[in-house]
Amino acid sequence: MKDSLAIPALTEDLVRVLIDADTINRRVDELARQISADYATSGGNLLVVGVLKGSFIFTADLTRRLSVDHVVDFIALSSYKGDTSGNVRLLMDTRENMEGRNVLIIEDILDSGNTLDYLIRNFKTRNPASVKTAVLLDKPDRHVVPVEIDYIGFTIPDVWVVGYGLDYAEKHRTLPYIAEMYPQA
Ligand SMILES: O=P(O)(O)OC[C@H]1O[C@H](OP(=O)(O)OP(=O)(O)O)[C@H](O)[C@@H]1O
Ligand code: HPA
Ligand SMILES: [Mg+2]
Repeated sequence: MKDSLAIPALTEDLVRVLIDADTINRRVDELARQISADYATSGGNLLVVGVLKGSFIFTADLTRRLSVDHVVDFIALSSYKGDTSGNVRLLMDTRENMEGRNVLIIEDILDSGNTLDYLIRNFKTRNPASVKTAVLLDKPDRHVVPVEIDYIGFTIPDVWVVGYGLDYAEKHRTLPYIAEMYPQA
């Protein structure tokens, strides 16, 4: 039988592995420990909101390592890439009510900042006790909107990355590592 955990080889559209699966796992462990310690002293009632689709793997891995009580929910957004207006489309809202709860947004990547800026503003109108953010990857060279991030996994250069939830035209989301793509024509 094929080993479902084998690490897939790079395809010809990928330049290199930027962050391997072990390094991601170790960092997710560290983030989960830090987040658990912080929320253990902040009144409980933690609502974790993963942002679909990109954060589905990071959200699953991180929440399974949290040692504090929490509820998991999702929101689905789509940002208009290549559109400098910063428009973000809400495709599916959360099921949970945020009123009085400590909300932690889980994102795969902070690029222009438009998605997280939209989400933080939107969530703050719902009367939560607090809104914090955890982002696996940060691309500081690309920010156009300042966004405050509470937990960052890795800082990366200005290259298009795929894998561990991130895609290019829906490709490569389920790679276990983060890879750099060749720029597309
Ligand atoms: O900082 P920004 O420039 O807003 O970019 C980051 C966002 O863009 C990607 O999502 P996308 O809207 O492509 O949808 P997806 O998560 O379904 O892939 C990524 O998953 C982040 O959510
Ligand atoms: O580098 C990226 N990869 C995948 N999705 C993204 N959304 C913004 N930046 C990226
Ligand atoms: Mg996304």
